[in-house]
Amino acid sequence: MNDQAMETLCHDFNSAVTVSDDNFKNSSFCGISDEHDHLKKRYNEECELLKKKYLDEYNERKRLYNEIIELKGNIRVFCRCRPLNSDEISNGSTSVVDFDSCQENELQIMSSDSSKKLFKFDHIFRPESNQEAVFLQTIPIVTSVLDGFNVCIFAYGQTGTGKTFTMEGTPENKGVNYRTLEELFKVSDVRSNFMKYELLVSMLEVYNEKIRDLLVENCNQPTKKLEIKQSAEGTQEVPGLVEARVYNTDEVWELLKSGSRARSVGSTNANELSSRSHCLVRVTVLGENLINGQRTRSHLWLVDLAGSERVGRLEVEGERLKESQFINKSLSALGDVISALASKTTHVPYRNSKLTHMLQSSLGGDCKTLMFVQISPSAADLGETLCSLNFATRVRGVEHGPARKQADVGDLFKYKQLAEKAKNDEKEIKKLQDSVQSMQLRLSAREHICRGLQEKVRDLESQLAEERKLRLKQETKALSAAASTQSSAISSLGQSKRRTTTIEKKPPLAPSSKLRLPLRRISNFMPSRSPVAPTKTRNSMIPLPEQRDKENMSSNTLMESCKTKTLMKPKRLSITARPSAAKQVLEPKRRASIATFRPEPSSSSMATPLNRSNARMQTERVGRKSFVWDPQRVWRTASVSSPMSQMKGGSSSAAVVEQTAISTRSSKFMCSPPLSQAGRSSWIPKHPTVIALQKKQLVWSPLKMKAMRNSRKSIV
Ligand SMILES: Nc1ncnc2c1ncn2[C@@H]1O[C@H](COP(=O)(O)OP(=O)(O)OP(=O)(O)O)[C@@H](O)[C@H]1O
Repeated sequence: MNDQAMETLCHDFNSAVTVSDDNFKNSSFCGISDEHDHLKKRYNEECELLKKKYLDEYNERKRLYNEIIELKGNIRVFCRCRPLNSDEISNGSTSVVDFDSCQENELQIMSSDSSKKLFKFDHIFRPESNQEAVFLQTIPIVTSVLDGFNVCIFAYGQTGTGKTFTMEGTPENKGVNYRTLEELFKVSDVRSNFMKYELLVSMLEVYNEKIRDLLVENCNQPTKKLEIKQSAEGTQEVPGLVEARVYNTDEVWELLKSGSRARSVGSTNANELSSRSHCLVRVTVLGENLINGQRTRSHLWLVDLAGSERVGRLEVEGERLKESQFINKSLSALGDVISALASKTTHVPYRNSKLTHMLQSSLGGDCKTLMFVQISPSAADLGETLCSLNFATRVRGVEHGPARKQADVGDLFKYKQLAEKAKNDEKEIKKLQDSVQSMQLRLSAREHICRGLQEKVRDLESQLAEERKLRLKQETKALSAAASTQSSAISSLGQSKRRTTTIEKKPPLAPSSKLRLPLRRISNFMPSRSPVAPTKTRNSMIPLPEQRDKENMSSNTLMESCKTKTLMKPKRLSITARPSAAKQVLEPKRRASIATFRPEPSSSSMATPLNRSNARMQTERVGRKSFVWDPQRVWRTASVSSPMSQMKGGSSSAAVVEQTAISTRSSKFMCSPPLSQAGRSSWIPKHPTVIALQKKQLVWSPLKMKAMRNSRKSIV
């Protein structure tokens, strides 16, 4: 009785009581107190009894109801009793099983002492039950595998009780194995519109705690050793086990026949062809829902266990004894597992035997299990029968959790791996993005610095340009001043003609001379002190006649080269004026450097400010002069007449013009004239040479500094 039924019952009871009370109040006995009290008391007592009766009934029904719920668990136990065989009938054996005096799912065993034992199972198959009737009860469980559930059906019992008959059957009475696959094909055909199934069949035996593949083609060859491995998904797998894809029932029958032929059988006194091993058929069902794409991968185990007979009773020895010991050991392990599952202990000893280890995921947990307990009706097997029934009762007491559909873990595992990979990739991408961001930041910082530096460069360039402009202005000023002095110098030339002017050719510097600094641009600023110490004395600057010849020779050679290469380049003359031979010792030599410019443009194509200045100066046809500084701060006129023919012809002139070959490195100055042009030691310029007469120092150059130093030394 459920709660609702009980509530209804109580409601009826209360209403009945209420009605009784009203009747009592309206009764004719009202007013007769003694009798009234007596009746009331009796009435209350009756009510209490009734209440108690109803409550007891309610509690009993509730208990039964809960028991029925338990029976609807995931472990079912079917009991099948074989008929008495011809030997037993001939021996006059009677059946100890009473089916008539008990309910449909109850089994009563009569002991020799006339005591009765009642066993309850989910279904009881009488000896006359045929294979079809048995399988009919099995179908709901079997087809669960197509819904994605793991299913295990195993037959347990004493040897010769019909385990193999139930599972394998005979060609005329096919057993559960064949019928199961037949049913699976039928159902998969029915569901073919929305489900696609693949059926794979494996067949193996556990013989003496060794796993043997029964579907290996040549069974005569030594079979490879198979081991149970736990897969990544937590299920038990046997790597290397043959999985035969089956498409129809004919294939299945052939496969099962070949497998059972390979099975280890032996003869015992209980069974002529006794199975000496546990035979396991595994049907793997791969399902795919064509509507939602959901995939399932489930297993159906069909197990024909070896006989659970006692060793002593069978009177076996040798190999048979060893086989029986292994069989009993593994069945004992199965019993331990069942006990552990029934008592809900934390540790279930699945690994105590190969059998339990292999069936781990199909005995406990979220699978559907069906056990056939096979019994013999013979009184001679009573003890074994009771043992089997007790074991079956324990199995039935095991409480499983709800069965769970098995998704295709292979796919799930793949998806899981992909998800993990995607996660890792995401992390990697994030790392790379971070590094790119930091690099971008660094780049922008460097760009900022670069921009700052570029701005600085621009500022400096503008400063430089301004400075150049200023210098050019100063140079122009200086040159104009020099030009003004030229006129005065020319006027004083007549006077200086009276004096003997000796023009000495200044010895040309060797082109490779390192002592002479390159000419710098004329500047009003004091040049920095040259790092090269002046080694030349005044005397060295005035060469001896022999030396002079030599130097002139080298000068001439230089001129020759200049003729061909730098004919049109500016040339420079250094002119030293000596007032008189007598005063030569006392008075410093006056010297003038004269540079003339040709109108042709410089060969240098570089548009440097210096070149531009040159070009401007060439256009203006302005000469350039250098002067010797008088230590007494008296600027004496170094008179050099132009044209040079006058200088040459005027041997009486005191002025000595030193012709110096200026390094061709300086484009501002013209090199010494070509030898061929002169054809002699002295050079006569084509263009008029300007004599620089200047009292005020305007322009500084390293040459001037040197000249100044030299003049000082000569004075000293
Ligand atoms: N329900 C049944 N109806 C008719 N014959 C049966 C039935 N059960 C068993 N038998 C017969 O009993 C004999 C023994 O059966 P079976 O070999 O299946 O027993 P078993 O339990 O598998 O024994 P073992 O454990 O030694 O292998 C067979 O000849 C079989 O045909």
